[in-house]
Order: sequence, then C-alpha cells, then structure tokens
Amino acid sequence: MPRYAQLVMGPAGSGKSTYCSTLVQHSEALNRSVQVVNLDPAAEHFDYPVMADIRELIQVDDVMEDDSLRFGPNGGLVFCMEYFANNFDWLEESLGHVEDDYILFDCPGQIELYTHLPVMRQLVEQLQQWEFRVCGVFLVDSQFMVESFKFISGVMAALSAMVSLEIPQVNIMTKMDLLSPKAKKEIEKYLDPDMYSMMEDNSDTIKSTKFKKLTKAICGLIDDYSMVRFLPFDRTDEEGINIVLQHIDFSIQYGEDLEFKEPKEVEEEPANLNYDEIFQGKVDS
Ligand SMILES: Nc1nc2c(ncn2[C@@H]2O[C@H](COP(=O)(O)OP(=O)(O)OP(=O)(O)O)[C@@H](O)[C@H]2O)c(=O)[nH]1
Ligand SMILES: [Mg+2]
Repeated sequence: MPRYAQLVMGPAGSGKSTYCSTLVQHSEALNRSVQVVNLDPAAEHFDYPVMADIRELIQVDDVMEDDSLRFGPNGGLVFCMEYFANNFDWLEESLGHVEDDYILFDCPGQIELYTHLPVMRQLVEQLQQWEFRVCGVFLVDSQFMVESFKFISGVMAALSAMVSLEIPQVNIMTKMDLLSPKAKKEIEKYLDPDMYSMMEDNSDTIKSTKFKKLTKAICGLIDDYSMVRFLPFDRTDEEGINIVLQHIDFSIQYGEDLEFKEPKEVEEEPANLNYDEIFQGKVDS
C-alpha cells in the first residue's frame, strides 16, 4: 500500500506552518488522519502536534554556537539540512510504517533549498523509496502578489522548485483573508494568469529592450506550457481548503486504493422515547 506526503515549501513567512496546522484541524473534522513532521531546525513556534521533529536530530543554535563551524543563521540551516540528508535513518525510524499514512512535511523557508541545493530532492527520492507518493505544495504570500512584477518572481520561485524536484506540485496563494475586497478582486487575474497581457500591462515601465525581451520570453514560456497556476488559500474558508486538498489528493491519487470502511453503527434510539406520548402530551397541554 502506498503512503502519501505533502512537502510544504515556500519563502520565509509565507504561511507553511499555519497551513500545516490548518490542514490538521480541517482533517480532524473530516475524520481523516493527517500527521505533521517539522523539518525546520530553526523553528520556534508552531501549533500542531508533531509526529517527528528535526530539532531532535539537530538544532541551528547548536551549529551556530559551535566554535569549529562558526556559521550564521543561513549557513547553519544549510549545514543542518545536509546533516539531515546524511541521517535519513533518523527519519525512517521516526516515521515507522503505517499503511495509508498521510504526512505533511513542514519545510524551512530558505529559498535556496528549493532552487539549487540537492537536499530536498534527496529527501523526495528517499521518500519515494519508502513507497511515499509525494506532492510538492509551494506557498506564496498573496500580499506580495498583487503586482505583476512581484507575481512573475513568485512564479519563477515556484517554477524552480517544480523543475528541481520533478514531482507533482500545487501552488497556493496564502493569507487571502488579509486582502482588502479591492485587492481580492485584483488578485483573481493572478490565479489563472494570462502572462502575455500581464507583460503588456507593464511594458512601459521596463526601459531596457534586452530586459523587455527576456521578460517577454519568460512570460511566454510560462503561458505556452500552462506551467504555473495558483489556488487561493483562506484559512477561514472550509470550502476553499477542501478544494485545495482535493487538488493535492488527486495529484497523488490519494483515496484510490483505500479500502472501504464500514461506517460506525448509529446508536439506537433510547427505548423510553415514545413520540406518540410526547406528541399527545403537547396536544393535551
Ligand atoms: N491572517 C493570516 N495570517 C497568516 C496566515 N498564514 C500565516 N499567517 C501569519 O503569518 C505569519 C507567518 O506564518 P508561518 O505559518 O509561521 O509561516 P512560515 O512559512 O511557517 O514561516 P517560516 O517557517 O519562518 O518560514 C504568522 O504570524 C502567521 O500567523 C493566513 O492564512 N492568514
Ligand atoms: Mg514555519
């Protein structure tokens, strides 16, 4: 039986940990079991129960305090992730083996992990060897996406994760609840974007012809191959969360191999409940 995983990625502060805890609560309401693994060695706060926590293996503070290493926060994180990649047996032990597992991996926010460092790809390959079907979930803060240039750079970040990991990926715009009604309307055009017209809208602001040509080529590539789409994520909207989950489940074929489980038997009504009597009592009074 396969197991299922979401690799929750995205820039710092984009809402990865909040997404994980929202999904855990949402799944509890659906009577569905979802677990979370914290993969951020610098994490200070999250409010979901963890199945495994990378800080049990290694912590950024310890690496930074080490006199022989002398790393800053970012170098320290890269060191931690490389150490993690060399110690996947820790993860294997922590995960155990339960069939039909559905696990969210809350990843760190350093963007270089998804663009050119090999550790996330090594993790994906390892998970696949353990029979996981893995979906990348790339989060981008919607507040930074309301202008087309920022949007194009968000798309490029999502795209580089997609290209380097080679797994199905669902891209999400988070914090939709913080947008004003006007910005919400505005952002609709970015969810299913027409990159060519987006380019035209801004062509006056680009002075250099070379840069104009490059931007046009990038927009064309994204548009022609329908490479990047975004789903809105508002943590207060249950229906919207369901739609996001359906997209992800579909990409990893979650549910297709599940065995049918008998629904729980409904408890019988108490024997002393006699509707006729109640009704009569009401009519008499
Ligand atoms: N209103 C609102 N705030 C959010 C939402 N998602 C995240 N936040 C807030 O944004 C901040 C960062 O959220 P986190 O979930 O910690 O982001 P992260 O991507 O895990 O951050 P790092 O792990 O530091 O990279 C927190 O103050 C959250 O409360 C959202 O959907 N709506
Ligand atoms: Mg986090």
